[in-house]
Amino acid sequence: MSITIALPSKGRLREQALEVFAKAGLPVEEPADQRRYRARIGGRDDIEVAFLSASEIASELGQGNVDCGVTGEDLVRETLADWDAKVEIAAPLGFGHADVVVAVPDIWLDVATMADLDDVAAEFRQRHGRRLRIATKYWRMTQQFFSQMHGIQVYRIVESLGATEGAPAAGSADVIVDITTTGSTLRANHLRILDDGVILKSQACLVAAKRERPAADAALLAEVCRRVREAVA
Ligand SMILES: Nc1ncnc2c1ncn2[C@@H]1O[C@H](COP(=O)(O)OP(=O)(O)OP(=O)(O)O)[C@@H](O)[C@H]1O
Ligand SMILES: O=P(O)(O)OC[C@H]1O[C@H](OP(=O)(O)OP(=O)(O)O)[C@H](O)[C@@H]1O
Repeated sequence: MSITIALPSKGRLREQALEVFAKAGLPVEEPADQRRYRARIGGRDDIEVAFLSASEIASELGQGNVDCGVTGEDLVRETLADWDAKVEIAAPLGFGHADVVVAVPDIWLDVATMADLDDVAAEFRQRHGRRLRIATKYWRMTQQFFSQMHGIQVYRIVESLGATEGAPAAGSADVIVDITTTGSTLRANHLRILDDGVILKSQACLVAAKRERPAADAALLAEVCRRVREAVA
């Protein structure tokens, strides 16, 4: 019996995930070379650790290729269609806080809410000869928030894989959906979050794959989840 835990391969998410696992009595024996992407938990030959990128962790969990992992809730909701049928959030970990938000140019003085943005979107084609463009890498969450929650149907998503906040000034989009932590990138790009424009308050979570597994592995996974939960309580 054995289970695989996926941890972020770089940055603060990696460091803080390792701290939580150590505190949970599951110390990861870090490889001498950080570019080695496999590790073990000290004293345990039944748990394997795989270091992956945060977004890859979400997709590997969704496919059931790893048993549990640490990644941002934003990435779970964005990467996986029907995410809660495939994975379970076993524990919010209290770090990696980031809000997924709708932000508009500061100079749109009369646009404070999603309802205002709906009005803008409805008139946009008449005024500008094209649909309102939203720059984002969160197209799934954007569609859910705009279309399903706010009934806004007339817009176009412009996929952005980086420097999303620069898109309105560059003229490639009108508004954005992106993550923010301190707000400084939004401010630097003269963007403002709508009053009801917070789509998700995300943080790093321990996420478990929902899939059939031998009883011993299920018990082991439950133990890991319990220990991590206790460590962050
Ligand atoms: N200020 C922040 N900026 C970016 N990500 C943050 C921030 N705070 C928390 N996070 C979390 O980290 C995640 C991004 O991590 P990372 O950049 O390692 O992911 P990745 O997209 O898998 O990596 P890569 O960009 O190398 O493909 C975010 O989706 C979010 O959950
Ligand atoms: O509100 P702030 O504190 O300014 O943080 C927000 C910024 O941080 C992230 O970028 P980062 O360069 O960290 O990662 P990314 O390349 O994955 O977008 C995010 O995409 C924002 O651009």
